[in-house]
Amino acid sequence: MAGKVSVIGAGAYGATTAHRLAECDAFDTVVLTDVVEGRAEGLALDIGQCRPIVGFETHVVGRTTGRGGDGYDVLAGSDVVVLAAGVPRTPGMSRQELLDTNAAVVRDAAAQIARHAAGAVLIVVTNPLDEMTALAQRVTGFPPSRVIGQGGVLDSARFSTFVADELGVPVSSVRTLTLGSHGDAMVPVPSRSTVDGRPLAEVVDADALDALTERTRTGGGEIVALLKTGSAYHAPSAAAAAMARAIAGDTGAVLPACAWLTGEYGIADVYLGVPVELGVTGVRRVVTTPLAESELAALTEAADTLRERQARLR
Ligand SMILES: NC(=O)c1ccc[n+]([C@@H]2O[C@H](COP(=O)([O-])OP(=O)(O)OC[C@H]3O[C@@H](n4cnc5c(N)ncnc54)[C@H](O)[C@@H]3O)[C@@H](O)[C@H]2O)c1
Repeated sequence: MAGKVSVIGAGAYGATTAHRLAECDAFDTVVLTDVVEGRAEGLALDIGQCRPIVGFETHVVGRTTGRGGDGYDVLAGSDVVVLAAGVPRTPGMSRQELLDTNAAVVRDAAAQIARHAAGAVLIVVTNPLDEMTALAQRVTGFPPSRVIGQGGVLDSARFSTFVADELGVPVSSVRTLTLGSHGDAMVPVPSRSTVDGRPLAEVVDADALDALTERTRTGGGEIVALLKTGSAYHAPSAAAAAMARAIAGDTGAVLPACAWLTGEYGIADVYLGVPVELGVTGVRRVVTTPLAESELAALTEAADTLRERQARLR
């Protein structure tokens, strides 16, 4: 695998993602950008200086970008762009405040991505995720298959971790799935979740299962409340890096992600968390998996909520 991946936003999420992508030696070049003068350049130097210690060759480039567009030419030739610019949620911040602030950032960055990296696959991570992914697709004008949000890989990882910890089994024994939104309309899917191949409902009782799914839904908030400033970035960056690698390597990995639906699950015209097969063109296809009736109903309800929220951003 070779090529170029660019990460916009050198905050906690973006810088950690760039670091992971550099260390895996899967790309020739990792670019990191930020609006704060010098931040991206400084972090790129720091990440690059890990090379002799950790043993990787990726070329790491940092660039300060201005809102007027200066510096964005560094994105040229990117195979994958990760959009991680924008503020994280803080305790007490309303959903609307987060949305208003980050929509302006995403509009600005997406216009620059369209201009300088018109052939890239775009992975959006900025919150509120589902709306920011829909907005980035509209502003770039990219085909929806080339604009994907990162939510489900992280949410499923949290679900798997909680199940493994509850049962005292290795995380490698656990397979879980979450669909819907990366947020309040998340739909954990116990019917497609297993421990050593056994359905989750057979190995935990109903109360424990409810507690596990509820903790998964609120997993991001649990960390925000503990940190007090900022939000999670270790597991989130692992998730974005896994998606970038699947895309650049054209692996066909099936991962849950925020993708555009055109009738799958009986749902259309909305960005929603579903399993997708990833390759160099972005989403090769949305993967449909059998769901329990209640899970499908919850997914349909989540789609209705998100469709309305995404339409409001027009
Ligand atoms: N999708 C997910 O699973 C998930 C998980 C965690 C965090 N997030 C989201 O990711 C985003 C970033 O989080 P973080 O922890 O890195 O925040 P952070 O505050 O540490 O970093 C944000 C960075 O964005 C930069 N920035 C702001 N406007 C910019 C612009 N126009 N162009 C380029 N850079 C710009 C800031 O200077 C800062 O360096 C937040 O919206 C957060 O909610 C998403």
